[in-house]
Amino acid sequence: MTMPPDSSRPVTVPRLRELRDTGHKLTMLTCYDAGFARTLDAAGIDLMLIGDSLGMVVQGAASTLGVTVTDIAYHTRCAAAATQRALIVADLPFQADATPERALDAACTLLRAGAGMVKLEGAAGHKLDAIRYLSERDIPVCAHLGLTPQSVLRLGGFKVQGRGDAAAAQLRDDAQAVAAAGAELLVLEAVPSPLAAAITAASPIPTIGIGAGPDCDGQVLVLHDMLGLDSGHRRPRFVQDFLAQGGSIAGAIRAYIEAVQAGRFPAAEHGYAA
Ligand SMILES: Nc1nc2c(c(=O)[nH]1)N[C@@H](CNc1ccc(C(=O)N[C@@H](CCC(=O)O)C(=O)O)cc1)CN2
Ligand SMILES: CC(C)(CO)C(=O)C(=O)O
Repeated sequence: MTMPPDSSRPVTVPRLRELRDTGHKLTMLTCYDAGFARTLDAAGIDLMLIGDSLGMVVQGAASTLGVTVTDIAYHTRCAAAATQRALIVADLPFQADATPERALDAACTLLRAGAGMVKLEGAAGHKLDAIRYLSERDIPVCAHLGLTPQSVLRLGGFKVQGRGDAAAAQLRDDAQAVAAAGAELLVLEAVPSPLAAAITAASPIPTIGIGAGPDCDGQVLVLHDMLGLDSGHRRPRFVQDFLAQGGSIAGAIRAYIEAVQAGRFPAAEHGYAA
């Protein structure tokens, strides 16, 4: 078994750094309901993300921008009802973090729904303020850098970020800034693998990659993607269908966890070149 020896102990925020320091790769998947939460938890997933990707894979929209705090709270409550061990991370949806006060209000709603941490995208000044405001008030924060899907209108699509010296340097600085502001965890999405490796090596907090190469401290995928469902848009190169090899939904989840922990996923072909 590749699960850590204390696999029944609930995953706490301080435990994330301990797990990283012992070389354990953190495993995360998105989750939106109780049925999948029970299966993910039983398989030993470390983190469940109630991601605003639910706007795309559950609600069928073309982006995550229409998702509300009420939506995330609903799915957080559904997933939390069937979760014993995994740490639940809930997304602050588009503009719920526009001011620190709004972010605190939304975060409290999500914590009441069962989350143990909230995630917010970006490192602009007001985002750093929100991270600081929440963490000073004992609300654990996961930052999210690189391709931040809530920036899709400004970016003009879901495009790889951090290419070129200036963009790479900015991303490195942002990673330091979110940790200094109090973030406890950092998701890196769609950035060149060597850049994610460098950011991870310099990061005081664990990194979780999606399209960020094999050298992050952990990995995340959207549940629907790793079960081979058609997401209605072009399949990103970081996606692998684990259902084929896993034989069942529970088997697919176990196959994903084992592949991440053994360093077999992601492979080179799932990453982006500099
Ligand atoms: N279902 C699904 N929906 C999602 C995400 C996911 O994870 N899966 N994650 C968020 C969107 N993120 C991406 C990231 C990358 C791509 C993508 O398609 N990238 C191109 C690269 C584009 C480029 O080269 O610049 C590729 O070929 O991999 C699409 C959505 C929100 N919605
Ligand atoms: C998994 C990830 C990082 C993809 O954008 C996410 O934030 C989500 O699902 O909402």
